[in-house]
Amino acid sequence: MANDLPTVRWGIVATGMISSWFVEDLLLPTWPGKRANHIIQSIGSSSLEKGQKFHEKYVLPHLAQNSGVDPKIYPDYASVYNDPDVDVVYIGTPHSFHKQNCIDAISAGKNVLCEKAFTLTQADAKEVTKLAKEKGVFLMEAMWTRFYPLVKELRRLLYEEKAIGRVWRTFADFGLSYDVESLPDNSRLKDLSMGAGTLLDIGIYSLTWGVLTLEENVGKGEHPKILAAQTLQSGVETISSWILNYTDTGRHGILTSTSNVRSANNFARIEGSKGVISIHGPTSSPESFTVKLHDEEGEGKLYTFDKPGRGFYWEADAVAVDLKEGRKENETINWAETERIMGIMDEIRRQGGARFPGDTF
Ligand SMILES: NC(=O)C1=CN([C@@H]2O[C@H](COP(=O)(O)OP(=O)(O)OC[C@H]3O[C@@H](n4cnc5c(N)ncnc54)[C@H](OP(=O)(O)O)[C@@H]3O)[C@@H](O)[C@H]2O)C=CC1
Ligand SMILES: O=C1OC[C@@H](O)[C@H](O)[C@H]1O
Repeated sequence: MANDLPTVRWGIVATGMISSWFVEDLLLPTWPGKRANHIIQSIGSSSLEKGQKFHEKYVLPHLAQNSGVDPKIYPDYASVYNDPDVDVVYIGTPHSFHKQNCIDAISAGKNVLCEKAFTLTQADAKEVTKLAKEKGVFLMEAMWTRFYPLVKELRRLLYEEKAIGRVWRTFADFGLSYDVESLPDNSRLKDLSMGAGTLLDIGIYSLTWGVLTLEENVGKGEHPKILAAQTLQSGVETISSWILNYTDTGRHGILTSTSNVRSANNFARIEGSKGVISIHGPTSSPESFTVKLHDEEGEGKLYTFDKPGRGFYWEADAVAVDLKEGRKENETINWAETERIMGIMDEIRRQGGARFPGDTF
């Protein structure tokens, strides 16, 4: 690479949808605020044939963008963990496998970026972070939305400029429309042993918007009380609704997710004493928001953010910079924050009734 940016060599674990999205983004020529170079060094899959197909479709056409490196393809995940040329492992398996995949990668001494939801429960998350601490490796949950420049600007407006005055309430929704009962039994969206249900899959984004907009110092101040309800269809949770109740500031987050109804484009609304901010979807990857003050005429001011591809490169850049600077945790989503988010989702399920095999509550 003809630049001075740090370069990171990735080992990709699993060749499903999210791994393809991640790799496609990392092999884009550039993106706004690019801070690192990324090389797909190896790919691990449950079968060599699947790994080869993934390689042919997502890497081979972009070898020049991969610094000319033709990745190794392995018929298992362990070979990725043991590949000495891999700097960091990206885990793109369904939620229920994250814990074991992380444990295996960390035990082999590898740094890890693991997809959301990080694990099925807070207790599992704590086991993984404890091991990372013992082994002295970098570990981060891939909650990519937190790394969007849009989020930084939104939080600057809310808590530095105080653009809408005193923040009181956030409404945020993530709805997709699919019939869970008609999915194959082995779908990760239907199989409870894989953490099926909307909360860990997409509700986690509504929750993220709640904490990012209602907490001036995310994760470092008051922890909200939770009030939750859920709908189950054939045992799988298809609607989650919960309130984050911050008793010190009086703020409320009214947050929802569902697989029965697609969310509106204006998926989030943050209300303050002087105005309202509407964020325009999709919930996981928005490109704009509007600030509308109560005492101004018109539609308000639109803020737009350029985003080639999907926007996974920003979290990947953050990993590269942390690795270069020797950090083991990322400040945007550190281990305590991942554990806290898992704990809130435990509590929502405890109150709402959604259960996974092995739950102890
Ligand atoms: N950040 C984001 O925007 C997104 C994040 N995600 C997260 O990524 C994870 C994976 O989701 P997604 O890519 O949609 O899932 P897919 O079903 O598309 O892919 C999962 C992959 O995991 C591997 N795998 C290992 N064991 C199993 C198993 N028993 N059943 C199914 N797959 C298995 C397979 O890869 P192989 O055969 O190659 O080993 C499979 O292709 C989830 O945790 C999800 O929350 C998902 C979508 C978007
Ligand atoms: O993380 C996600 O975001 C986008 C959704 O389509 C997907 O189901 C989910 O896993």
